[in-house]
Amino acid sequence: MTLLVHYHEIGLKGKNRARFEQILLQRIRDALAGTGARVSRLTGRILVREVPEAQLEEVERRLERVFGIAYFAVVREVPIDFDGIARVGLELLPEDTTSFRVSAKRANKRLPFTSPEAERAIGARIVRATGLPVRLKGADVEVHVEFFEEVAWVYTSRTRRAGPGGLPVGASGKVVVLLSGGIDSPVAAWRMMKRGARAVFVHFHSYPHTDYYSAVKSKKTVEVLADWQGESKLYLVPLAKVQEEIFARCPERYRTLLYRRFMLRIAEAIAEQEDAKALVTGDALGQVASQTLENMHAVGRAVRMLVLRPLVGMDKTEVIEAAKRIGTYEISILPQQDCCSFLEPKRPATRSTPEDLDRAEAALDIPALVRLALEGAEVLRIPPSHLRSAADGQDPEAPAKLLT
Ligand SMILES: Nc1ncnc2c1ncn2[C@@H]1O[C@H](COP(=O)(O)OP(=O)(O)OP(=O)(O)O)[C@@H](O)[C@H]1O
Repeated sequence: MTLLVHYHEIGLKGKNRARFEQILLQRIRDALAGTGARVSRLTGRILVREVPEAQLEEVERRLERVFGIAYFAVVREVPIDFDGIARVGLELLPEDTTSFRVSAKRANKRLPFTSPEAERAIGARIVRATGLPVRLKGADVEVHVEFFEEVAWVYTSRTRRAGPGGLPVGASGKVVVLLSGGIDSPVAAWRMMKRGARAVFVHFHSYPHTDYYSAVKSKKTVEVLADWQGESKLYLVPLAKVQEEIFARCPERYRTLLYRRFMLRIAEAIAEQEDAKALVTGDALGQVASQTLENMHAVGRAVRMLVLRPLVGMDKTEVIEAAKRIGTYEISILPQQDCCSFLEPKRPATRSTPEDLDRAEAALDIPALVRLALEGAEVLRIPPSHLRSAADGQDPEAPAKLLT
């Protein structure tokens, strides 16, 4: 079977466009690895050929998760001949069709007819055979005909499926995402991935002060996100020592904010190693005490790198909806002991300044603590689900084993 993949070309010009197409082609090839499908580029489209029928559902499931794809459909290849095209259109029309229209596009502009002429000629043949009414606006079924060099591709609106849109992962460089195990940060990661950024994940745990389950959850979350961006890297970083020092040497009310500052600093060091250009968090304005404008600013000043907060203007209900669509919600709501709950201050500061936090952490050897955390980090490479069982040397339960 053959599928025709469409992407939005708006805003893609010159060199950018060729790069976008190349990255998208590669992302589709990676996503369809092992299905037997062959992927090639046409003018303004991507063609997926030789999809075994038994694999169609799986191929469609994977294409729905490739950023950059606007929509796709199983198509029938027909020689350029109106009678033949109309016959295929008829075969493809579902039995319960109440009205239809033909929509034609020509990639080959040398054809001896215009798109409206083709639409009328094919439409008239379908009307003659079925008696169905044509509705140019609000048709029950649209018969799409796309003319290429020697052939036409035919499909209907009923079998067209939406892709996630956006830009293919890799088109916008790399970011480091601070992944907490909560609902928000996976959604923040997904939004960055949708804009073409490859996400490298960092999770902080307080083991042995809390259990290791938050790390297991973060791994399970990355497994879901790997289906959207391909193989993903997850750093599991111990924060316990940093927290002990903050507990012993810093004022209680700033504790959570100082934990956050260290998370950003450690993530920044990882970003430098990874050649990532920004840090991403799941902060939303006003959600918890640490997420006031003042506190976000005071925490963010600990690093020089750009800190992006793609959810900052979203409501919790919108984030929950998004998490459900992405597939991370069910994992995020599993109970866990968050590292920030370790010795949480009774009355946390809601309006701190960068100077308050600088003073609060003055007694700490910051570079040494960052180094120590980095030395204790474990790095996991998490393939998408279809490659997981075949992954070399991967033990999917590795973090779970650490629990025992
Ligand atoms: N243990 C952690 N490991 C990595 N990042 C973290 C951790 N805890 C918090 N963060 C980062 O800080 C952000 C704010 O965390 P916080 O727990 O205050 O808010 P939240 O709204 O509950 O976010 P989330 O739902 O992502 O946990 C998170 O979205 C995440 O980016």
